Amino acid sequence: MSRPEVVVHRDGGLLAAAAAARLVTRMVDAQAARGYASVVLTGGRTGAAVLENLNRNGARDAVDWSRVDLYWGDERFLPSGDPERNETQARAALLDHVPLDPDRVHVMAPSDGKFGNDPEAAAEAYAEVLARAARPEDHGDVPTFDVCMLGVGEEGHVASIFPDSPAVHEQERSVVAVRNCPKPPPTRISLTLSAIRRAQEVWLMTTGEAKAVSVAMALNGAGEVQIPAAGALGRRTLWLLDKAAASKVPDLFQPPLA
Ligand SMILES: O=C1O[C@H](COP(=O)(O)O)[C@@H](O)[C@H](O)[C@H]1O
Repeated sequence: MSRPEVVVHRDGGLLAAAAAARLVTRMVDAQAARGYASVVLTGGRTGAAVLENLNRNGARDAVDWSRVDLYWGDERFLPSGDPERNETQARAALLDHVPLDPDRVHVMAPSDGKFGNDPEAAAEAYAEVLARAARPEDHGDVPTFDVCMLGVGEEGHVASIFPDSPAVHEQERSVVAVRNCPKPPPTRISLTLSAIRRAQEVWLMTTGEAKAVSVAMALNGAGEVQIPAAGALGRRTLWLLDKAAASKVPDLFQPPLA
């Protein structure tokens, strides 16, 4: 794991466009190197904007979508097709528009799915999905994701790992059910920080002044219990920010004004 890198874009629109372009390149490179790409999607506004942007970008056809494995960092435990589900939003933004192999789209179960209204069973089943997808070279029960995209909440949550919650203290499991979430809906399923750390690259993507304090704290040595985003580290960790979200980060490299 290396020191997080920070990239600041002028605004959220440019951030989404640049992250979409970055994602195409990363997937194409992974497919060239080992035949497939493995990506963890995030919910939230920035995640949706990146996927929408990718859908509009002609470069999306450089990806062989039939050889992409998709996972989710977290899911809101709601009925299938609910507009608040991260899956529903990702499908509308991109997934319904590209020729994915449905068997490689690994959704977290909805609350009206085969586990019924039992988020613990759904979380356990998702951990099994990850374990089955892991290859010997992954040395564990979670695949090595090429990219794990994450949004960042105002209080520093990533996926559905909230400050000082059971999920942030979880040490064993790769996926957990989250109850009594401070942000609605209250019941969710989430990867844990240990699963997120299996990624080659973790991209923390966020915009707006409301995120600035948490971003600055995460980059300034806060602990993951207080600011879970601080514990979201890949072999490479990238913070993709707009100017407002980066506005309280000390010592950022600022290019000289032209
Ligand atoms: O509820 C959630 O929120 C976070 C952050 O969302 P944003 O709209 O503030 O970008 C997101 O990362 C997470 O996946 C989602 O379930």
